[in-house]
Amino acid sequence: MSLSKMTFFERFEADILSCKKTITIRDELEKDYAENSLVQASTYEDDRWFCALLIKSVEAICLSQLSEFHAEQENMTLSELQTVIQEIYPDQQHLYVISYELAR
Ligand SMILES: CC(=O)Nc1ccn([C@H]2C[C@H](O)[C@@H](CO)O2)c(=O)n1
Repeated sequence: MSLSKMTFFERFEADILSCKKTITIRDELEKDYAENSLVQASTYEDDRWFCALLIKSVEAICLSQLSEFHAEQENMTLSELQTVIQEIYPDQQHLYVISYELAR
C-alpha cells in the first residue's frame, strides 16, 4: 500500500504552493509513494493540510549525486540543500528524490 500523506516543514509551504519547489528528498521510511497518485500535504509542525500533490516519480539517489539541478528544483542553492539534508538526515548516504506537481 503506497503512502497518501506527506508532511513538509512549514517554511517550505509557500515555495510548494507557488510551484518553486517541485521535489523533496526523503529517506527509506518515506519513499513508498506511487507514481501518479494523489498525496495530501500538511505541515510537519501542526499537521495543517495545505494542498494535494500529484506524485510524478520516486528515484533513488546517493548523497554524492546531489546536483545544482536538484537544488534548483528545491528553490535553494546546492550548498543550502546539502545543509538541509545533513540536518534532517545526518549520516544517510542513500535517499530518494520525489518529484511532484501541485494538484489543481
Ligand atoms: C519529517 C520530515 O522529515 N519532514 C521533511 C523532510 C524534508 N523536507 C524538505 C526539506 C527539503 O526541502 C527537502 C529535502 O529533504 O524536503 C520537509 O519539508 N519535511
